[in-house]
Amino acid sequence: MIALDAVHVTAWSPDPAGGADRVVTLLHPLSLRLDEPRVAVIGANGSGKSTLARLLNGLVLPSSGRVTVDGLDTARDGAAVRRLVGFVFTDPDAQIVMPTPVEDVALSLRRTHPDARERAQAARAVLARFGLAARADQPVHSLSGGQRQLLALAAVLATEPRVLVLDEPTTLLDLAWRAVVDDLVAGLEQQVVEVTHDLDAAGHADRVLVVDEGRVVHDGAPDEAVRHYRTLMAARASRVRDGSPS
Ligand SMILES: Nc1ncnc2c1ncn2[C@@H]1O[C@H](COP(=O)(O)OP(=O)(O)OP(=O)(O)O)[C@@H](O)[C@H]1O
Repeated sequence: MIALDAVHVTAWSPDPAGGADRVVTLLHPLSLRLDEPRVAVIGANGSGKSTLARLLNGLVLPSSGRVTVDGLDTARDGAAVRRLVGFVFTDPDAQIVMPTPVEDVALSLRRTHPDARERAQAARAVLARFGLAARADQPVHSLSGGQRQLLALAAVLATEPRVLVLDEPTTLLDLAWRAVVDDLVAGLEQQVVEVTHDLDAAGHADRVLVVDEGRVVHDGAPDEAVRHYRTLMAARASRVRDGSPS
């Protein structure tokens, strides 16, 4: 169970007018329990979705309040939380650190497989499960964007996290790769929290959070949440067209 209790996230930001840095709110105080198998988070650019996602594995820590996953506090038990909660970024290049797929997955397995030979074997087995066996020893930069996102997912799932948080995992992919990644995620046994601009993908979730200007403004079943989001975005588009502040 993921629990956010009175979580407030602020950051220091430069004053556009050139004055002293000021404190800005990224997420207004928020309490949530997330225990559905599939939770989607949708919202405008800059609304706070990534901040919310990053709170769940301690990449962002609350300025006040508490985030816990299965009772572990992201601020106090950071390493244990990161073992429990895998995180996949939009851009796989932000995540892949080794020159070849087999080395990258092996890096994820260093804690569970201390022996280097066994680790490499286990990494190859993971890559085979993700259809990347033939690419195991090729330079990562020779893989397509879709293959790199699959590799990023494989490296995270190799550690068998209990929860997977995905921050727009298909935004950079073509429709075919989107379908591959969506199907793969749909088949996972893990609890999945996915930030997405893909309203079809959000439509398959058990619960959808709509984030706007640092607040969860709607929380419910997909159809109603998507309708709420479309109304919000239509109003914002009109304001942009009229030249008023969005
Ligand atoms: N560390 C930080 N310091 C200052 N401002 C930040 C920081 N992190 C995020 N922000 C700002 O907070 C707001 C919310 O950012 P966030 O990345 O959570 O939005 P998002 O909904 O994920 O956006 P997108 O869909 O564009 O990825 C944005 O205006 C962003 O510029």
